[in-house]
Amino acid sequence: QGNSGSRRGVGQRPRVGFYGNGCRNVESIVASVVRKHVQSNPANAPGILRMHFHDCFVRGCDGSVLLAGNNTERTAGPNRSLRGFEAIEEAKTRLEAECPGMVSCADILTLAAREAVVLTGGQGWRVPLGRLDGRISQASDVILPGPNDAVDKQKRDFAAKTLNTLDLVTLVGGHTIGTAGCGLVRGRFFNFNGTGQPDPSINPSFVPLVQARCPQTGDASARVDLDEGSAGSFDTSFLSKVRSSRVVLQSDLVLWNDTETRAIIERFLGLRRPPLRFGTEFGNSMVKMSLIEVKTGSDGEIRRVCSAIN
Ligand code: HEM
Ligand SMILES: [Ca+2]
Ligand SMILES: [Ca+2]
Repeated sequence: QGNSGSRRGVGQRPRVGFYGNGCRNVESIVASVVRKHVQSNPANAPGILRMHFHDCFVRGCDGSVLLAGNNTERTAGPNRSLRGFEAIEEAKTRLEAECPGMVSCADILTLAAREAVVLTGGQGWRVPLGRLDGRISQASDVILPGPNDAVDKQKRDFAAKTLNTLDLVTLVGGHTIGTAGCGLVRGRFFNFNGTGQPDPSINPSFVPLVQARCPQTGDASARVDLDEGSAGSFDTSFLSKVRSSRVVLQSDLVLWNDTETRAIIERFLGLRRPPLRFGTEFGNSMVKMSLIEVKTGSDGEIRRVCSAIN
């Protein structure tokens, strides 16, 4: 019993197995296309994971981040460094050949994000499917948590999207892969708040490393690992780096100062009971994030290409 786009009723939630026989190979097709793109450029894995987050936090998980053109979300500051659009578009092309008009770009991006985690050594999870694609994408809607946000602000931003503090710490744990632009981080490593000194809350032994990677007058678009030495592996190493203050984003560093977020990190690292398993929690929180404000009724469509509305 397969499903087609026309059977997405108003108010129906995405569910595991949604496409059924209607598009049997949807998961394996997305997996193989993403694998190919990550093999040719490993930066696509973190790029795609972050893209899914940026999609879900702006107008819900509706593929709005994928639309190209003047003043679309893609043109907004935080999205200019997104990577992996070609992988999503190629998966869409393959799926249009296999099961035309059935699989939304929002679903493809959701599946691709899981694949990015699995390809970097993370644990997989079952992905509910059946999202529709949105028709609106505006740069002015792109209001996302920022790299200098305090913990309370991060908690509030996530709570506004139905995500609790465990989800926050877990999902930010996604910074276990990928990189940040030097232009965004180096200020705190050379001249913190006009002091002429690095941010004193950064581990002093970590400072020269980032200074070398991101020279003060060097290329602002050079990139530095979010999880130094483990930026290609989906593991708990990033959370240990938060514990030892060896991370480049201030928003990550401060997660150790708040008693609640610190306790969660300690549980992930086995330093506090009851322990939490990062692999399991990451899948759980990703499923929650992937269900933010999804479109399933007349408010969406199945795009023919992911970069443009029909
Ligand atoms: C408080 C929430 C968050 C903040 C403030 C934040 C901030 C950032 C910043 C500033 C960068 C560097 C971007 C660049 O310079 O190109 C980044 C990268 C990244 N973020 Fe986040 N992020 C947050 C949550 C998340 C979540 C929920 C995920 C996914 C589950 C995620 C996944 C990533 C990944 C994978 C990268 C690396 C991207 C790449 O290498 O291309 N982040 N984040
Ligand atoms: Ca969206
Ligand atoms: Ca890592």
